[in-house]
This record gives sequence, C-alpha cells and structure tokens, in this order.
Amino acid sequence: MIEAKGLTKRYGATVAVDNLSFEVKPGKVTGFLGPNGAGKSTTMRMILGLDTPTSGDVRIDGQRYRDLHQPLTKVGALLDAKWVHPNRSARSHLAWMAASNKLPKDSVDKVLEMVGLTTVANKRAGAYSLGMSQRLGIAGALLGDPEVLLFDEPVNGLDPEGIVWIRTFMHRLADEGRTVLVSSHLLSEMALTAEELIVIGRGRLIAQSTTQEFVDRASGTTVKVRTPQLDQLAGVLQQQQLVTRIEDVEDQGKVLFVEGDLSTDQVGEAAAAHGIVLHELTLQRGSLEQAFMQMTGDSVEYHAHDEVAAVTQLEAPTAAEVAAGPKEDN
Ligand SMILES: Nc1ncnc2c1ncn2[C@@H]1O[C@H](COP(=O)(O)OP(=O)(O)OP(=O)(O)O)[C@@H](O)[C@H]1O
Repeated sequence: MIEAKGLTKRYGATVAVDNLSFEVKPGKVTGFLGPNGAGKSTTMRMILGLDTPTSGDVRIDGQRYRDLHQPLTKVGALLDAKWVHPNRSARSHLAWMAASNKLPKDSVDKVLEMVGLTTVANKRAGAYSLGMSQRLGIAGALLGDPEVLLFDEPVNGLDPEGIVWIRTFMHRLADEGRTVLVSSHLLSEMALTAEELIVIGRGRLIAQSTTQEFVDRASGTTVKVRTPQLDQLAGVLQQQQLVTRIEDVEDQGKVLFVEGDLSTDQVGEAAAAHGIVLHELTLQRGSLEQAFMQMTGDSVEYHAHDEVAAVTQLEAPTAAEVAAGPKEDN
C-alpha cells in the first residue's frame, strides 16, 4: 500500500505537485493519469526517495522509502528502461544489482524467466529492442520480489505485442497481491489495464476512483432503445421527465436514446407497463478519453498548437471496451 498525504513539491516558482493525497491499494493495477507536466514523474520520484517533498509525505506500508531496510525487497520501479550500460548483458546487469543489494544470486535467473529474457540473457543490453529493454527494466524491478511496483510510462513506444505483454504482466503481478502503480498517457491502454485510477492535473488530485466510476461520473450514461413503437415510447418517457432524442443510425434505422444517469430497468419497465415491444435495450457509457478531457480540461499544460498531437496520443477506447473493464489476457 502506498499512501501520500499533502504531498507537495516546488521547484522555484513551479509547483510540480500540490497538496496531493491518495492511496494505492494492493491486488490491483492503479493507473496514474495526467496531462503533460501534471506531476506524475515527480510524484513517483518522491515515492522512491529520489526527490524530497517540500511538504507532506508519502509512505510505503507506513514507512518512508529512505527508512526501508532493504528497499528492493519492498519496492521495485521502472522509471527509465534505457539506463542500463549498453555493454553489459542483461544477466550481468541483474547480477550486479542483486549483489549490490545483497539479494540471493538465484533471483537473477528467476526474474529473467519471469520476463521471458532467459534465451537472450547473455547478449549486450545495447543491442536490445525497446520491448526487450522494458522487460529488462521490469526484471530489475522484480529482483527483490517486492510487494510494491511502480512503472513510469512502461508502454511508451512499444509495438502492440509488447503492449499486450506488459498489460498481461501487470495483471499477473496484481493477481499475486502486489500493489501496482502505472503511469501512462495512453488512455485506451489504461482503460484496459487499470481497475483503479488516480487522475492529477497541475500537480493536484482531480479524481481517485475505479476506472468505471471515473468514466460514469464524468461522461454519464445513455440508454439506447430500438423499438417499432418509437414515438409512443418517447412520449411515455418524456411524461416521466426523461430527456430523449431520436437518431438515424446506420443499418439500424431510427433509434431512441434516453439521456441522464438512469438504468435500463427504468426504461424496460416503462415500456412493459405500456405494452411496448423492445428490440434492443442497451446501457451506453462514455469513453475514458471523454471523461479525462472533461475532468482535466483547464489543467492541461499544452496549448492549441500541441492539441492535435496530444489528442492523438490520448487514444480513446470504445465504449464497449470501457464497459468491459480491464481485460484478462492470460
Ligand atoms: N527538476 C526540475 N526542475 C524544475 N522543474 C521541474 C523539475 N522536474 C519537473 N519540473 C516541472 O514540474 C512539473 C511536473 O513535471 P513532471 O515531469 O513531474 O510531470 P509529468 O506529469 O511526469 O509530465 P510528463 O507526462 O510530460 O512526463 C512540470 O511543470 C515540470 O516542468
């Protein structure tokens, strides 16, 4: 469990992290989301004792990082996958980490196996692809078999296969009961990976909730209805003060949408009470992208000329993907 209370970091006039309080619980993947410059990396560095808070503090199972006896056995982190010396092999890099942290020698082979690098373990790390480097970084984070894991943008630049591998691996670590905090810009990926979200903007907490609650609260839900008695049902629902709209949907003809945070039960019961036939009754949720844009709106650091790039990066999952929640790939 990671617990931040009133965490604040100032660099001169810049307030990078501003009175941030949150909890990261074990057994789940928690996504750490925020626009560029929101303070995600600074927060992660403070969790790992690499930066000192200006005020407030952050603890791992009740202890500050610097007070941990053998930190790697408690917390593992992947901040920058490319910091490994290019002439070192994965095995010698991990062996050096293990020796300098007084970890058992057999931990090296264990983590190489876990991340699937055993067959290339003696090759120079400088010749590794980005995906392999990320795996090596994750192996380093796992070396001390820690309960708490932090990953800063682990899927940046990876191909689809690498992204799925990381997602599956994060789920596995959480299923083992570990606390997993992952920062990312890629909203579609976070919608599939993270069950919980901590969303920040300009260093401040915007939301902490489950991914589903975040999407529902920010973008609301709509009930979609297909019925041969469209106008009759719209009339019945309007009498109940519900907001309806009718749209032409490709290959489906006219479809009725009922706005507001209501359940399909309410619409189904209203239809049944008036003997109205239904062909479809579906709850539609917004996307994580819509929710994120709405919630972080004025906390975004980029300006108009950056927006296209930023929006492209914030790929939207489909409503169905969000509704399905984090996927199990294993
Ligand atoms: N060492 C530093 N000195 C001065 N300002 C800094 C320093 N590190 C971070 N900042 C500033 O603090 C703010 C938060 O930066 P941080 O890198 O933590 O954000 P981030 O959410 O990780 O952003 P990104 O997603 O773009 O990496 C930014 O305005 C950044 O310019």
